[in-house]
This record gives sequence, structure tokens and C-alpha cells, in this order.
Amino acid sequence: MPLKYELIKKDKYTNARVGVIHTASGDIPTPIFMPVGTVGTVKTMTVDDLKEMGAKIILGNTYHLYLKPGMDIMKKAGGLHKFMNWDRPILTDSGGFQVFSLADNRKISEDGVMFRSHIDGSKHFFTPEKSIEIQNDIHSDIMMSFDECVDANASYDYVKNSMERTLRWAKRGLDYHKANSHPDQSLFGIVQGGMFKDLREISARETVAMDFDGYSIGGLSVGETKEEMIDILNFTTPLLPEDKPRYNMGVGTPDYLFESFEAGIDMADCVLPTRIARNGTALTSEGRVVIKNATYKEDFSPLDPECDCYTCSNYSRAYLRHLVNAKEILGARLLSYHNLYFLLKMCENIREAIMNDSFLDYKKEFYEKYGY
Ligand SMILES: COC(=O)c1ccc(CCNc2nc3cc4nc(N)[nH]c(=O)c4cc3[nH]2)cc1
Repeated sequence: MPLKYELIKKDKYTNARVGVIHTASGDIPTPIFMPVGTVGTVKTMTVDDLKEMGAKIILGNTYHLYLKPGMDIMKKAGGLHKFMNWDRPILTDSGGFQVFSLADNRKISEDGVMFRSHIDGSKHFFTPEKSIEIQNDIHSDIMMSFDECVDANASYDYVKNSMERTLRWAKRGLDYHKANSHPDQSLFGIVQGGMFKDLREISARETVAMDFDGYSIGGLSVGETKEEMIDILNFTTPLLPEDKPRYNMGVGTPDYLFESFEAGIDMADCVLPTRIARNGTALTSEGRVVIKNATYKEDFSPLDPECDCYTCSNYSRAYLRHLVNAKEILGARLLSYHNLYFLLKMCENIREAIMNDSFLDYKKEFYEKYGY
């Protein structure tokens, strides 16, 4: 059976809500942050680390997994869950965003996108049907439609034509999905339309009319200002059905997560927590800590005094700074663990606050301490 969204509680003062997404691979409490495991690994984390920190669902990327390890091995492994030994839900992005942000010499047509691999320059052709076929081979629990994500400065005419083509691609992908996917696999539609509300409304209405298992807001966190993101987010989210999951793609800083969940979004993902960790930056209850700073040279206190994660319970800022300066892999691993734990714990606190109608109080308390 495809996923079922169960609405549990709406916050009294905002559009925030608590729910559960029931999937064949397990239940997902919402609002939830989804760690990104682009090529079948959330970088430096074991699946036991992910379970211990409370990860309920992780992301994989169609574009990356298709290029490496490739679908021949993926099929022989029996899908990504078995290949990476992760028995909880997996959501896969469809490749559209990655083709446009990573591949070279890409050429878009009505049928699909011709591109050269960023790894070896080999030539490939993705269509909406091909994207779903690859996500089937991955055994993705939640698949994304193949879309074009346009950048924040695209012209009205370009966004209009692109959004209309994305709608045609969505229908093709949905038809292929209905004819070929396993019944336990779900498919989300993606709303485009750039920074133009009239186009966003058309995209949302037409996408919802196709009756997907859930809906994401695409085309955000692509270079627009925070005000523009929030404006489009607050305009578009209410156009999505209340009885299905809503996903804001590419959202990873605490404020963007708070704003998304306040608007009624249920799911979010971003490479940010693990990527900044590898560059030596931590998210803490008192704001970002750039651990390389000399300030922490003899600071033997925990990274985050309010965090009970493995990293904060066992190591000091001075030691973490030493590891990062010495380019020790353990530094990237310990900071990645903490950053993911921090965002997952924040989501847990948000769910609890919504249950107590105190989402805005928690947001205010968090923002003040974080330094927003
Ligand atoms: C240190 O921080 C970072 O490395 C970092 C990297 C990327 C983002 C933003 C990512 N934004 C984003 N991811 C996205 C993925 C998407 N996928 C599809 N199919 N369609 C979209 O329309 C789409 C939009 C996105 N916007 C934010 C932060």
C-alpha cells in the first residue's frame, strides 16, 4: 500500500501540525528532518548511528546512485535498503535538481534531459519514466516526480514554460508509476512556478489534481532571499491538501525549518548539517560554532552544553578543534553526528510544542538562545 498520512494535532495559533506518515518501511513522525545520504550513505554515519540519533527516514539521490554504483549492482543487491542495511524509509530525489546543478552539457527537451556525468563525462538521457524506473530499482519508499528546478532569477516566460513542462512530466511519471511501481511505493508531485504566485497557483492546482501520495514545494532554496522563500512558502503550502504530507526541499538551517513547519510543512531535507560539519562548523543551541577558531583552543567544555548526544557527552571543544585542524576524519564524524542529532532533537521538541499549542513559545525561546 502507498503511504498514509495521519494528522494528529494542529497547532492552535499557526499552521504547524503533528502527524505520522505510515509507510511499508516504518512510521515517520512529522514534522521531521531527513538526513541526506546522496550515494547510499549519510556521510560518516553508520545505520546504527542514524537510528541512535533518531533518524526516521533518509534521502538517496537517483542521479548519483544511477551513476555509482549503477542500477545493475543496485538490482543485484535487492535495492538500497538491503545494499546499505537501512530498514527504515528512504525518500529519493528524482534527479532533476542534480542534473541541473551537477552534470555538464545538459540539454533539455520535451522528452527529457540529455546530460554528461559529472564523474566521467559519459552521456545519459533522463526522462520522467526513466527516473521512476531507477527509483523503483532503488526500492524507494517515497519517490519524487522528475521536474525542472529553475533558479531564483529565471524570467517569467522561462519559469512559465518550464512549469508547464514539469506538469506534463509529472503526468508521464505518474502514469509510468501506476503501471510499473510496487504497491508499497509512493510518489510525490513537485510544485514549481519560481517566484511568481500566479504560476505557483497553477502548478499547485494542476499537480494536486493529479492526486499524488504527497506534495513537495520545489524551486526554493535556490538563491532567492529569505523573504522571498517565506513569501512563496506561505503562499503555496495552503494550496496543498491537508490530508497528504507536504515537503519543502533543500531546507536545513534551524530558521528555515521553523518557518517551513510553521507554514504547515511536514518534511524537510538538506546536506547542510553534514556538509558544514566536514568544514568544521557545528549547529548549537547558542548558534553556530566554528570550531577551528582559536577561541576554542583551551575550551574543555562540551560543544553544546544543552546537548546530550554522543559527541557532546564524550568530547570537548578543544579536542574537536584539534581533530578538525589535524584534518582527522573523526572530527568530521563527531561534528556530523552532533549536527544531525541537533536538528532531529529540534524536530522532536517542535512536535512536542505543537502538541502543547506552544510552537510559537518554543520558536521564540530557540531563536533568542540561537541568536536569530
Ligand atoms: C552548506 O550548505 C550547503 O551545502 C547547502 C547546499 C544546498 C542547499 C540548498 C538545496 N536546495 C534545494 N535542494 C533542492 C532539491 C530539489 N529537488 C527537486 N527534484 N526539485 C526541486 O525543485 C528541488 C529544489 C531544491 N532546492 C542549501 C545548503
